Amino acid sequence: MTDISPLDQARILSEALPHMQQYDEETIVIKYGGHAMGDEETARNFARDIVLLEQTAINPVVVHGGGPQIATMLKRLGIASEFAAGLRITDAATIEIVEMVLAGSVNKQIVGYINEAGGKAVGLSGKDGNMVKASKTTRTIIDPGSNIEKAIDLGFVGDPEKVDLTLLNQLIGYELIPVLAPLATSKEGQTLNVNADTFAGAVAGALKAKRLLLLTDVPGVLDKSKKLIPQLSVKDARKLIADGTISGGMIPKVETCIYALEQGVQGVVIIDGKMQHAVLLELFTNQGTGTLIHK
Ligand SMILES: Nc1ncnc2c1ncn2[C@@H]1O[C@H](COP(=O)(O)OP(=O)(O)O)[C@@H](O)[C@H]1O
Ligand SMILES: CC(=O)N[C@@H](CCC(=O)OP(=O)(O)O)C(=O)O
Repeated sequence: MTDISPLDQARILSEALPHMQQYDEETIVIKYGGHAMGDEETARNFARDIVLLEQTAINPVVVHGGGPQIATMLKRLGIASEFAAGLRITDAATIEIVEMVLAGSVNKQIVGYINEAGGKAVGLSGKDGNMVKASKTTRTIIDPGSNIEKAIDLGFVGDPEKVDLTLLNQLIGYELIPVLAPLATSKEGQTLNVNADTFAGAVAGALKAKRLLLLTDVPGVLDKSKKLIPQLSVKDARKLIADGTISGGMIPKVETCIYALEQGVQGVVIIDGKMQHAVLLELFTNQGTGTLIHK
């Protein structure tokens, strides 16, 4: 534990009061990226932070990723995997592994840590209770050879179309902590792999969450000289995507933030999930640590 005095501990708790009051009975969606799931200590601290939110009358909803964990399992099984437009090309063999890793091992590990910390987590995917319906993702890329735009087939990859809140509202109402793996069902009943940021944005938007926190492995959005941008308007974010400053996995993250703001989520931030107690620092102190995206 810490070596701060009991009086300082009491002061710290007291200083958190206005923050706790601000979020009283509000829903906060926390996206826990696969890269943010660092060592065991950080993961346990993350779980404690989530339980602390629940304890202070906040409704946390965790959406997790697991890209690196999927990659490890696919490699072990000798299945090659490629990305296009930041999304995993997901064939029939791959979707089986994606579901096994996301809804299986990763989901249950997070549930385990939260429950160990005294919470009551319920691990689900977007397939449960018909929570998230998605349509197959269509994307185009510019073919480098011919410079002609062509459609790419991503296989079993989806974009959320509809979020049914029945199950989530029940869980939240009973002070259970939903932990969601980013899988959805298509109209035809197929399982679709959804980018976890996109999934978190859809859930946060449907819940009209007060905050959406995206936990990743960098301090936030970085500028060209790799310096943290503490606040970023939607307009400037779009510029940084267009000029290539924001690339790769940061694109769906920032697009998710823009979507969530449009859906009425009041505050969206990208923070470093590897930092100890990143969630508490962001919500219960005056020291915002990452990038706040605003209208
Ligand atoms: N402007 C930028 N600022 C910060 N990170 C960026 C930027 N552009 C690209 N990135 C990349 O985006 C990555 C985060 O996305 P991703 O790897 O998908 O994370 P996660 O697994 O948490 O979803 C960073 O590690 C970094 O390599
Ligand atoms: C379609 C697609 O790309 N799905 C992602 C789902 C997991 C994810 O998004 O995990 P992170 O948040 O850790 O990146 C994948 O298969 O890797």
